Amino acid sequence: MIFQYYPTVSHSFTYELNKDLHFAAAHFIPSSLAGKCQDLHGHTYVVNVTVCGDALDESGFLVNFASIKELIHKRYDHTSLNEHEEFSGADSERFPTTEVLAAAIYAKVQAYLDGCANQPRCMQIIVRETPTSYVIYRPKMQEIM
Ligand SMILES: Nc1nc2c(c(=O)[nH]1)N=C([C@H](O)[C@H](O)COP(=O)(O)OP(=O)(O)OP(=O)(O)O)CN2
Ligand SMILES: [Zn+2]
Repeated sequence: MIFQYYPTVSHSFTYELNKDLHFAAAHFIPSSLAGKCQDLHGHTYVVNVTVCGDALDESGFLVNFASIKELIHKRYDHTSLNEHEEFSGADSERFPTTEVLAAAIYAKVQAYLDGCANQPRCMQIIVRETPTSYVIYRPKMQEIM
């Protein structure tokens, strides 16, 4: 069971929902500056997704917790991150680092929320790669409005 306290995000929405999930994946960082991380290895990634909004859907949900989990878990669990199109190519902004993974998860979650009539917004993604290392991704304020 995952039970952690996380940095909070400030906002003025009525509702805030948080979903924790985890998945196992392999990766390597294709840069000579990445040291031991250049070699293929694996992590159990732990992710926290924060979604906010002012309106609920016809189920009384801001968004179904299960839908958030499915989006991310289905795509990445027991996969090699480097083989996903969002992490391919020579551009360092596409290397499967914790930072880039957090941004990619944000993009997937917000694209899903954009299809919801009650218009929830993803406000924060936290990706923990190891017990001692995690990254927070927050969209710019103009993306949220
Ligand atoms: N800013 C980033 N730095 C590093 C990333 C990253 O994604 N963003 N990734 C790695 C490696 O992939 C590695 O798997 C994790 O590194 P690290 O936290 O250093 O792992 P350790 O278990 O060795 O750390 P301890 O301090 O011994 O707990 C490296 N850097
Ligand atoms: Zn790693």
